[in-house]
Amino acid sequence: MPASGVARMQLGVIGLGRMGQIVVERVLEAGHEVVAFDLSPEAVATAADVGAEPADSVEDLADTLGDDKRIWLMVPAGDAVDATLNDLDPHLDEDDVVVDGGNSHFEASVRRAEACSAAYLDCGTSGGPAGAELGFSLMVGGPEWAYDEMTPVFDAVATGPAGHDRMGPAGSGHYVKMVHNGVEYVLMQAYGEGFELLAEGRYDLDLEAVARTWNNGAVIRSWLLELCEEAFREEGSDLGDVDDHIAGGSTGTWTVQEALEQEVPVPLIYQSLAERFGSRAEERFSRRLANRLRYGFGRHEVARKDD
Ligand SMILES: NC(=O)C1=CN([C@@H]2O[C@H](COP(=O)(O)OP(=O)(O)OC[C@H]3O[C@@H](n4cnc5c(N)ncnc54)[C@H](O)[C@@H]3O)[C@@H](O)[C@H]2O)C=CC1
Ligand SMILES: O=C(CO)[C@H](O)[C@H](O)COP(=O)(O)O
Repeated sequence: MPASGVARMQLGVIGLGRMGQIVVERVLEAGHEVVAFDLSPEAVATAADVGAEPADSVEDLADTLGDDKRIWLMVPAGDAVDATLNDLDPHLDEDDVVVDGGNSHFEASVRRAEACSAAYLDCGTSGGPAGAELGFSLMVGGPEWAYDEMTPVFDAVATGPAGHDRMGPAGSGHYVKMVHNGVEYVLMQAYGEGFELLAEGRYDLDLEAVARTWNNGAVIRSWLLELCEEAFREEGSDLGDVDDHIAGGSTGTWTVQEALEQEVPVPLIYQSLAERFGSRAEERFSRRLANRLRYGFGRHEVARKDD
Protein backbone atom coordinates (compact mmCIF):
# COMPACT_ATOMS: atom_id res chain seq x y z
CA MET A 1 0.00 0.00 0.00
CA PRO A 2 1.17 3.59 -0.61
CA ALA A 3 2.15 5.77 2.37
CA SER A 4 -0.90 6.80 4.40
CA GLY A 5 -2.94 9.55 2.81
CA VAL A 6 -1.66 8.71 -0.70
CA ALA A 7 -4.23 7.17 -3.04
CA ARG A 8 -3.23 3.87 -4.69
CA MET A 9 -2.76 4.48 -8.39
CA GLN A 10 -2.69 2.21 -11.38
CA LEU A 11 -0.05 3.13 -13.95
CA GLY A 12 0.47 1.75 -17.43
CA VAL A 13 4.15 1.70 -18.44
CA ILE A 14 5.09 1.25 -22.10
CA GLY A 15 8.80 0.71 -22.84
CA LEU A 16 10.53 -1.53 -20.33
CA GLY A 17 14.21 -1.09 -21.14
CA ARG A 18 16.93 0.27 -18.84
CA MET A 19 14.80 3.22 -17.72
CA GLY A 20 11.28 1.79 -17.99
CA GLN A 21 12.06 -1.14 -15.67
CA ILE A 22 13.20 1.34 -13.02
CA VAL A 23 9.95 3.30 -13.38
CA VAL A 24 8.05 0.02 -12.91
CA GLU A 25 10.04 -1.01 -9.85
CA ARG A 26 9.90 2.35 -8.10
CA VAL A 27 6.15 2.75 -8.69
CA LEU A 28 5.49 -0.78 -7.40
CA GLU A 29 7.75 -0.19 -4.38
CA ALA A 30 5.69 2.90 -3.55
CA GLY A 31 2.62 0.66 -3.30
CA HIS A 32 0.93 1.44 -6.62
CA GLU A 33 -0.13 -0.98 -9.36
CA VAL A 34 1.57 -1.27 -12.75
CA VAL A 35 0.39 -2.67 -16.07
CA ALA A 36 3.41 -3.13 -18.34
CA PHE A 37 3.95 -3.48 -22.09
CA ASP A 38 7.00 -3.63 -24.35
CA LEU A 39 7.56 -4.93 -27.87
CA SER A 40 9.96 -7.38 -26.25
CA PRO A 41 8.18 -10.24 -24.43
CA GLU A 42 11.35 -10.76 -22.35
CA ALA A 43 11.11 -7.19 -21.05
CA VAL A 44 7.42 -7.73 -20.18
CA ALA A 45 8.35 -10.93 -18.32
CA THR A 46 11.01 -9.06 -16.33
CA ALA A 47 8.42 -6.46 -15.27
CA ALA A 48 5.95 -9.23 -14.39
CA ASP A 49 8.61 -10.90 -12.22
CA VAL A 50 8.70 -7.84 -9.95
CA GLY A 51 4.91 -7.62 -9.71
CA ALA A 52 3.60 -5.74 -12.76
CA GLU A 53 0.55 -7.02 -14.62
CA PRO A 54 1.78 -7.99 -18.10
CA ALA A 55 0.01 -6.68 -21.22
CA ASP A 56 0.55 -8.18 -24.67
CA SER A 57 -0.28 -5.06 -26.70
CA VAL A 58 -0.97 -1.36 -26.29
CA GLU A 59 -4.67 -2.12 -26.68
CA ASP A 60 -4.52 -4.80 -23.97
CA LEU A 61 -2.76 -2.33 -21.65
CA ALA A 62 -5.41 0.35 -22.32
CA ASP A 63 -8.26 -2.13 -21.72
CA THR A 64 -6.71 -3.31 -18.46
CA LEU A 65 -6.36 0.25 -17.17
CA GLY A 66 -10.07 1.07 -17.52
CA ASP A 67 -11.26 4.68 -17.01
CA ASP A 68 -9.00 7.64 -16.12
CA LYS A 69 -5.90 6.05 -17.57
CA ARG A 70 -2.44 7.09 -16.33
CA ILE A 71 0.28 6.01 -18.75
CA TRP A 72 4.07 6.47 -18.76
CA LEU A 73 5.97 6.08 -22.05
CA MET A 74 9.66 5.15 -21.76
CA VAL A 75 10.39 4.16 -25.36
CA PRO A 76 13.24 5.56 -27.50
CA ALA A 77 12.66 9.14 -28.65
CA GLY A 78 11.28 9.64 -32.17
CA ASP A 79 9.21 7.20 -34.22
CA ALA A 80 8.57 4.81 -31.31
CA VAL A 81 6.77 7.58 -29.39
CA ASP A 82 4.56 8.45 -32.38
CA ALA A 83 3.83 4.77 -33.11
CA THR A 84 2.83 4.17 -29.49
CA LEU A 85 0.62 7.26 -29.40
CA ASN A 86 -1.06 6.20 -32.65
CA ASP A 87 -1.98 2.88 -31.05
CA LEU A 88 -3.02 4.49 -27.78
CA ASP A 89 -5.05 7.43 -29.00
CA PRO A 90 -8.28 5.56 -29.91
CA HIS A 91 -8.41 4.42 -26.26
CA LEU A 92 -7.82 7.86 -24.69
CA ASP A 93 -10.04 10.75 -23.65
CA GLU A 94 -9.57 14.13 -21.95
CA ASP A 95 -9.61 12.63 -18.43
CA ASP A 96 -6.59 10.46 -19.19
CA VAL A 97 -2.94 11.45 -18.72
CA VAL A 98 0.05 10.35 -20.80
CA VAL A 99 3.63 11.08 -19.67
CA ASP A 100 6.55 10.86 -22.09
CA GLY A 101 9.57 10.28 -19.84
CA GLY A 102 12.07 9.82 -22.71
CA ASN A 103 14.43 12.30 -24.34
CA SER A 104 12.02 13.65 -26.95
CA HIS A 105 12.63 16.91 -28.78
CA PHE A 106 10.55 19.63 -27.12
CA GLU A 107 8.91 20.66 -30.40
CA ALA A 108 7.78 17.08 -31.01
CA SER A 109 6.28 17.13 -27.50
CA VAL A 110 4.34 20.33 -28.23
CA ARG A 111 3.00 18.74 -31.43
CA ARG A 112 2.07 15.52 -29.61
CA ALA A 113 0.40 17.44 -26.76
CA GLU A 114 -1.81 19.22 -29.30
CA ALA A 115 -2.72 16.01 -31.13
CA CYS A 116 -3.22 13.72 -28.13
CA SER A 117 -6.76 13.05 -26.91
CA ALA A 118 -5.45 12.84 -23.33
CA ALA A 119 -3.60 15.44 -21.25
CA TYR A 120 0.05 15.13 -22.25
CA LEU A 121 3.04 15.68 -19.98
CA ASP A 122 6.57 15.90 -21.39
CA CYS A 123 8.93 14.76 -18.69
CA GLY A 124 12.70 15.16 -18.86
CA THR A 125 14.26 12.38 -16.82
CA SER A 126 17.76 12.62 -15.38
CA GLY A 127 19.69 10.17 -13.25
CA GLY A 128 20.12 7.32 -15.71
CA PRO A 129 19.93 3.61 -14.89
CA ALA A 130 22.63 4.19 -12.25
CA GLY A 131 20.18 6.45 -10.43
CA ALA A 132 17.72 3.63 -9.74
CA GLU A 133 18.37 3.47 -6.02
CA LEU A 134 18.23 7.20 -5.42
CA GLY A 135 15.43 8.03 -7.85
CA PHE A 136 15.43 10.42 -10.76
CA SER A 137 15.19 14.16 -11.28
CA LEU A 138 12.05 14.91 -13.32
CA MET A 139 11.40 18.09 -15.31
CA VAL A 140 7.74 18.18 -16.34
CA GLY A 141 5.86 20.29 -18.87
CA GLY A 142 2.11 20.37 -19.54
CA PRO A 143 -1.23 21.07 -17.88
CA GLU A 144 -1.13 21.77 -14.15
CA TRP A 145 -4.07 19.47 -13.29
CA ALA A 146 -2.37 16.54 -15.00
CA TYR A 147 0.90 17.22 -13.17
CA ASP A 148 -0.99 17.37 -9.85
CA GLU A 149 -2.82 14.16 -10.73
CA MET A 150 0.47 12.35 -11.42
CA THR A 151 2.22 13.66 -8.29
CA PRO A 152 2.13 10.30 -6.41
CA VAL A 153 3.81 8.64 -9.41
CA PHE A 154 6.38 11.43 -9.78
CA ASP A 155 7.10 11.21 -6.02
CA ALA A 156 7.82 7.51 -6.50
CA VAL A 157 9.95 7.77 -9.66
CA ALA A 158 11.89 10.84 -8.55
CA THR A 159 14.12 11.13 -5.49
CA GLY A 160 10.95 12.28 -3.69
CA PRO A 161 8.78 15.41 -3.77
CA ALA A 162 11.84 17.67 -4.23
CA GLY A 163 13.01 15.62 -7.21
CA HIS A 164 10.33 16.79 -9.61
CA ASP A 165 8.61 20.00 -10.58
CA ARG A 166 6.39 21.45 -13.27
CA MET A 167 8.54 23.65 -15.49
CA GLY A 168 5.68 25.24 -17.45
CA PRO A 169 3.43 24.49 -20.44
CA ALA A 170 3.78 21.75 -23.07
CA GLY A 171 7.37 21.27 -24.24
CA SER A 172 9.02 23.00 -21.28
CA GLY A 173 9.96 19.75 -19.51
CA HIS A 174 11.84 18.40 -22.51
CA TYR A 175 13.28 21.85 -23.20
CA VAL A 176 14.84 21.97 -19.71
CA LYS A 177 16.11 18.40 -20.11
CA MET A 178 17.68 19.27 -23.47
CA VAL A 179 19.63 22.13 -21.87
CA HIS A 180 20.53 19.84 -18.94
CA ASN A 181 22.17 17.50 -21.43
CA GLY A 182 24.11 20.37 -23.01
CA VAL A 183 25.48 21.16 -19.55
CA GLU A 184 26.22 17.45 -19.06
CA TYR A 185 28.39 17.45 -22.22
CA VAL A 186 30.40 20.43 -20.94
CA LEU A 187 30.98 18.93 -17.50
CA MET A 188 32.16 15.68 -19.09
CA GLN A 189 34.47 17.63 -21.38
CA ALA A 190 35.85 19.71 -18.50
CA TYR A 191 36.61 16.67 -16.33
CA GLY A 192 38.04 14.95 -19.42
CA GLU A 193 40.45 17.79 -20.17
CA GLY A 194 41.59 18.12 -16.56
CA PHE A 195 42.26 14.41 -16.20
CA GLU A 196 43.97 14.31 -19.60
CA LEU A 197 46.45 16.94 -18.43
CA LEU A 198 47.01 15.02 -15.22
CA ALA A 199 47.46 11.76 -17.17
CA GLU A 200 49.90 13.30 -19.67
CA GLY A 201 51.57 15.78 -17.33
CA ARG A 202 54.67 15.88 -15.13
CA TYR A 203 53.66 13.55 -12.31
CA ASP A 204 52.83 9.87 -12.29
CA LEU A 205 49.40 10.16 -10.66
CA ASP A 206 46.82 7.72 -9.41
CA LEU A 207 43.76 9.33 -10.98
CA GLU A 208 41.32 7.37 -8.84
CA ALA A 209 43.01 8.90 -5.79
CA VAL A 210 42.81 12.37 -7.37
CA ALA A 211 39.11 11.95 -8.13
CA ARG A 212 38.40 10.57 -4.65
CA THR A 213 40.23 13.48 -3.03
CA TRP A 214 38.35 15.99 -5.17
CA ASN A 215 35.06 14.27 -4.35
CA ASN A 216 35.66 14.85 -0.68
CA GLY A 217 35.10 18.53 -0.15
CA ALA A 218 36.56 20.03 -3.34
CA VAL A 219 34.75 22.82 -5.15
CA ILE A 220 34.40 20.60 -8.23
CA ARG A 221 32.90 17.52 -6.50
CA SER A 222 29.87 16.06 -8.29
CA TRP A 223 28.15 12.83 -9.34
CA LEU A 224 29.97 12.91 -12.68
CA LEU A 225 33.23 13.17 -10.74
CA GLU A 226 32.18 10.17 -8.65
CA LEU A 227 31.65 8.36 -11.96
CA CYS A 228 35.19 9.43 -12.99
CA GLU A 229 36.47 7.91 -9.73
CA GLU A 230 34.57 4.70 -10.51
CA ALA A 231 35.93 4.63 -14.07
CA PHE A 232 39.56 4.98 -12.90
CA ARG A 233 39.00 2.35 -10.19
CA GLU A 234 37.55 -0.14 -12.69
CA GLU A 235 39.70 0.67 -15.75
CA GLY A 236 42.93 2.03 -14.25
CA SER A 237 44.47 5.50 -14.46
CA ASP A 238 45.19 4.99 -18.17
CA LEU A 239 41.58 3.84 -18.84
CA GLY A 240 42.88 0.51 -20.16
CA ASP A 241 41.31 -0.45 -23.47
CA VAL A 242 38.52 2.16 -23.39
CA ASP A 243 38.33 3.61 -26.92
CA ASP A 244 38.34 7.34 -27.71
CA HIS A 245 35.00 7.15 -29.53
CA ILE A 246 31.97 8.90 -27.98
CA ALA A 247 28.53 7.90 -29.28
CA GLY A 248 25.20 9.75 -28.95
CA GLY A 249 24.91 13.47 -29.49
CA SER A 250 21.31 14.19 -30.41
CA THR A 251 20.36 16.18 -27.32
CA GLY A 252 23.57 18.24 -27.50
CA THR A 253 22.88 18.99 -31.16
CA TRP A 254 19.36 20.20 -30.29
CA THR A 255 20.79 22.43 -27.54
CA VAL A 256 23.21 24.07 -29.96
CA GLN A 257 20.51 24.45 -32.64
CA GLU A 258 18.20 26.14 -30.15
CA ALA A 259 20.99 28.41 -28.89
CA LEU A 260 21.67 29.54 -32.47
CA GLU A 261 17.98 30.23 -33.00
CA GLN A 262 17.78 32.22 -29.75
CA GLU A 263 21.13 33.95 -30.47
CA VAL A 264 22.45 32.86 -27.08
CA PRO A 265 26.19 32.11 -27.14
CA VAL A 266 26.98 28.60 -25.87
CA PRO A 267 30.59 28.12 -27.03
CA LEU A 268 31.42 25.50 -24.40
CA ILE A 269 28.40 23.33 -25.24
CA TYR A 270 29.21 23.62 -28.95
CA GLN A 271 32.86 22.77 -28.35
CA SER A 272 31.95 19.71 -26.27
CA LEU A 273 29.59 18.51 -29.00
CA ALA A 274 32.25 19.10 -31.65
CA GLU A 275 34.77 17.06 -29.63
CA ARG A 276 32.25 14.25 -29.55
CA PHE A 277 31.73 14.30 -33.31
CA GLY A 278 35.49 14.64 -33.82
CA SER A 279 36.07 11.51 -31.75
CA ARG A 280 34.33 9.40 -34.36
CA ALA A 281 36.70 10.14 -37.22
CA GLU A 282 39.58 7.79 -37.83
CA GLU A 283 41.43 10.82 -39.09
CA ARG A 284 40.45 14.46 -39.50
CA PHE A 285 40.61 16.06 -42.95
CA SER A 286 41.14 19.44 -41.30
CA ARG A 287 44.20 18.17 -39.43
CA ARG A 288 45.61 16.67 -42.63
CA LEU A 289 45.11 19.98 -44.44
CA ALA A 290 46.74 21.92 -41.58
CA ASN A 291 49.67 19.49 -41.72
CA ARG A 292 50.05 20.19 -45.47
CA LEU A 293 49.51 23.98 -45.12
CA ARG A 294 52.38 24.26 -42.63
CA TYR A 295 54.56 23.06 -45.51
CA GLY A 296 52.83 25.55 -47.80
CA PHE A 297 53.69 28.64 -45.77
CA GLY A 298 56.66 27.52 -43.70
CA ARG A 299 58.23 24.62 -45.60
CA HIS A 300 57.78 22.57 -42.42
CA GLU A 301 58.12 18.88 -43.10
CA VAL A 302 54.82 17.16 -44.05
CA ALA A 303 54.10 14.10 -41.88
CA ARG A 304 53.07 11.29 -44.28
CA LYS A 305 50.84 8.30 -43.49
CA ASP A 306 53.58 5.70 -43.72
CA ASP A 307 56.10 7.74 -41.68
N1 LIG B 1 19.54 5.46 -20.49
C1 LIG B 1 19.62 6.68 -19.97
O1 LIG B 1 20.62 7.06 -19.33
C2 LIG B 1 18.50 7.64 -20.13
C3 LIG B 1 17.57 7.47 -21.12
N2 LIG B 1 16.56 8.39 -21.28
C4 LIG B 1 15.58 8.25 -22.33
O2 LIG B 1 14.61 7.28 -21.93
C5 LIG B 1 14.09 6.60 -23.09
C6 LIG B 1 14.31 5.10 -22.92
O3 LIG B 1 15.70 4.90 -22.75
P1 LIG B 1 16.31 3.48 -22.29
O4 LIG B 1 15.44 2.84 -21.30
O5 LIG B 1 17.73 3.77 -21.96
O6 LIG B 1 16.22 2.69 -23.67
P2 LIG B 1 16.28 1.11 -23.90
O7 LIG B 1 16.73 0.92 -25.29
O8 LIG B 1 17.02 0.44 -22.80
O9 LIG B 1 14.74 0.67 -23.77
C7 LIG B 1 13.75 1.03 -24.68
C8 LIG B 1 12.66 -0.03 -24.60
O10 LIG B 1 11.56 0.42 -25.40
C9 LIG B 1 11.07 -0.72 -26.10
N3 LIG B 1 10.35 -0.24 -27.26
C10 LIG B 1 10.85 0.32 -28.39
N4 LIG B 1 9.86 0.68 -29.22
C11 LIG B 1 8.71 0.34 -28.60
C12 LIG B 1 7.35 0.45 -28.95
N5 LIG B 1 6.97 1.00 -30.12
N6 LIG B 1 6.42 -0.03 -28.10
C13 LIG B 1 6.79 -0.59 -26.93
N7 LIG B 1 8.07 -0.72 -26.53
C14 LIG B 1 9.01 -0.25 -27.36
C15 LIG B 1 12.28 -1.56 -26.41
O11 LIG B 1 11.92 -2.91 -26.68
C16 LIG B 1 13.09 -1.39 -25.12
O12 LIG B 1 12.77 -2.38 -24.17
C17 LIG B 1 14.83 7.21 -24.28
O13 LIG B 1 14.09 8.28 -24.81
C18 LIG B 1 16.12 7.74 -23.66
O14 LIG B 1 16.71 8.78 -24.40
C19 LIG B 1 16.43 9.47 -20.44
C20 LIG B 1 17.33 9.67 -19.44
C21 LIG B 1 18.45 8.78 -19.20
O1 LIG C 1 19.77 11.84 -21.16
C1 LIG C 1 20.67 11.12 -20.80
C2 LIG C 1 21.51 11.47 -19.64
O2 LIG C 1 21.12 12.67 -19.07
C3 LIG C 1 20.91 9.85 -21.54
O3 LIG C 1 21.98 9.11 -21.02
C4 LIG C 1 21.04 10.06 -23.00
O4 LIG C 1 20.96 8.83 -23.64
C5 LIG C 1 22.32 10.77 -23.37
O5 LIG C 1 22.34 10.83 -24.76
P1 LIG C 1 23.41 11.64 -25.61
O6 LIG C 1 24.75 11.36 -24.98
O7 LIG C 1 23.27 11.10 -26.99
O8 LIG C 1 23.02 13.08 -25.54
